[in-house]
Amino acid sequence: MRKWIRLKEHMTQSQHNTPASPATAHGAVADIRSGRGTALQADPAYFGDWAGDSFQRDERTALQRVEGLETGAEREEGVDIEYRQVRLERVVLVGIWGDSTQSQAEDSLRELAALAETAGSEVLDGLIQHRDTPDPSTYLGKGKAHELADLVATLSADTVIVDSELAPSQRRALEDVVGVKVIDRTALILDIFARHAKSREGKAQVELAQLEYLLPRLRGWGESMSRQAGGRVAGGAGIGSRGPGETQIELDRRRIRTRMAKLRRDIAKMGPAREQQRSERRRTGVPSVAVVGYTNAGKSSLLNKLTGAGVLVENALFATLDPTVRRVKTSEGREYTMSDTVGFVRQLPTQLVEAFRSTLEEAGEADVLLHVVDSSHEDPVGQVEAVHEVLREVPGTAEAREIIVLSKSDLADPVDLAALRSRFPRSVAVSCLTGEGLGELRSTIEEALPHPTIEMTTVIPYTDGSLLSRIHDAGKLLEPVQYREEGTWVHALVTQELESALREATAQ
Ligand SMILES: Nc1nc2c(ncn2[C@@H]2O[C@H](COP(=O)(O)OP(=O)(O)OP(=O)(O)O)[C@@H](O)[C@H]2O)c(=O)[nH]1
Ligand SMILES: [Mg+2]
Repeated sequence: MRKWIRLKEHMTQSQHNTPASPATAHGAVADIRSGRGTALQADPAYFGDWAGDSFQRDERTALQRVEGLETGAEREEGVDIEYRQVRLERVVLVGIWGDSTQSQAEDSLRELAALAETAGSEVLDGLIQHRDTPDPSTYLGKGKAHELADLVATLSADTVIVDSELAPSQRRALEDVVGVKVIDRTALILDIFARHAKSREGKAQVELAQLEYLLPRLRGWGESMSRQAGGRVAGGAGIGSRGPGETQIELDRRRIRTRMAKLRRDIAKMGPAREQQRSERRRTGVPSVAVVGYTNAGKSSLLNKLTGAGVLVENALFATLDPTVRRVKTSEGREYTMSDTVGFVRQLPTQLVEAFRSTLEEAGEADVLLHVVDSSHEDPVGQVEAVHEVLREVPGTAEAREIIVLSKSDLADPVDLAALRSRFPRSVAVSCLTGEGLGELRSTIEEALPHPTIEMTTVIPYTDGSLLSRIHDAGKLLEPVQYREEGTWVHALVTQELESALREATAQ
């Protein structure tokens, strides 16, 4: 008989949270509509401030820190009644391993553990089973599902998280066997996104993705209900497998569709504002740098270091969901923008890929892609490939120049780091902690930015003073300016946009 493979590493410290999966369809709809994530996220372990202010962190964790809850001794001030509903989530992870190698499957499960921790769960154990295809009925084979049930009981776990997307019927069947709530990787990621989205657009996009995920799953709850009505005793059924009757489901479904249509309309309305900002940047010819990379690679830390922006840095996956754009100056005083983006992960739920396409489009417009790779990670090359795979889908990214940033060099093994540097020739190793490599990175970015190349001599009327500051920001003076009667005389290298603006201004 095939044996389980157990992950050797200890995978987590304990965290607290609310139930990650709704007990009924009703509850789920209410949760999503109230904008409440269904699992808590907290990062009490990280308090470093070297990467810049992390002012959002307090905000994000304000209602979530529950240290001392077990003893009741050290409850924080300001903790309100909501905490009474907080339940410690103790999870067991399971995955199956078919055509991949065992170590890939283990990595995937470790990543799932990190995701579960980010959602605030305590990971008790992780198991992978070798089988070619998932069992159509219970995902795991029947025997293994029963073994899992025993393990869950022994550990007093209250949730099983499966490392792939389950069909609604598989989820229910597995729940029936293990006797606790079962959620899949997709639901987990959606949950984290729901917690972390901050902007109105981000929230709307996540809600839309959650409803899209939920819609086909309402039927599952309904069927389970009729099964029970058909004489089965509810005894062994899991929490999530009961639900409202068919009529209620129809109502819910209609409500969800109406809500989704409204969200789509809202999102469509938000698009133009962003598009306008973007075309404004294009018009003024300010070059742009987009920071991309796998989740938790250190993107926000780097942005903070390079620009002094107070972007949330957290040892959690998907800490950043909303793009942040900052203005930076080169050593010569030319201006460019730098934007943070949402991190990537393998098997990103399709609903979310669609939802975040607009966010990624920001990366598609960039002149330079700063691709951050955690050089201390076990499989940095695999992460680079996963990011490239997603970027290939985003129009425009192929034209941008890419700089691979090997981050967290203070943690990496020097031998691994050297191997990575030779594997990725255009790469710079940096540490936000020690500051190593940041200077080199700055000059690499400056070299990669488009340079002003058009030489121009002109006199700018005093009424067009803003053009002069644009020359300072985006061009390069070749001689000191001269103040003449008709205006300011300049001899400079300028960009194409600037050249046409100057021609227009000086034509009249
Ligand atoms: N030791 C060390 N830790 C770092 C360094 N850079 C980032 N970190 C840590 O790595 C974790 C993730 O950093 P973030 O900057 O939030 O990563 P991110 O890529 O923006 O993550 P998401 O927004 O979640 O996708 C945090 O705990 C940081 O403190 C570094 O150079 N050295
Ligand atoms: Mg971030």
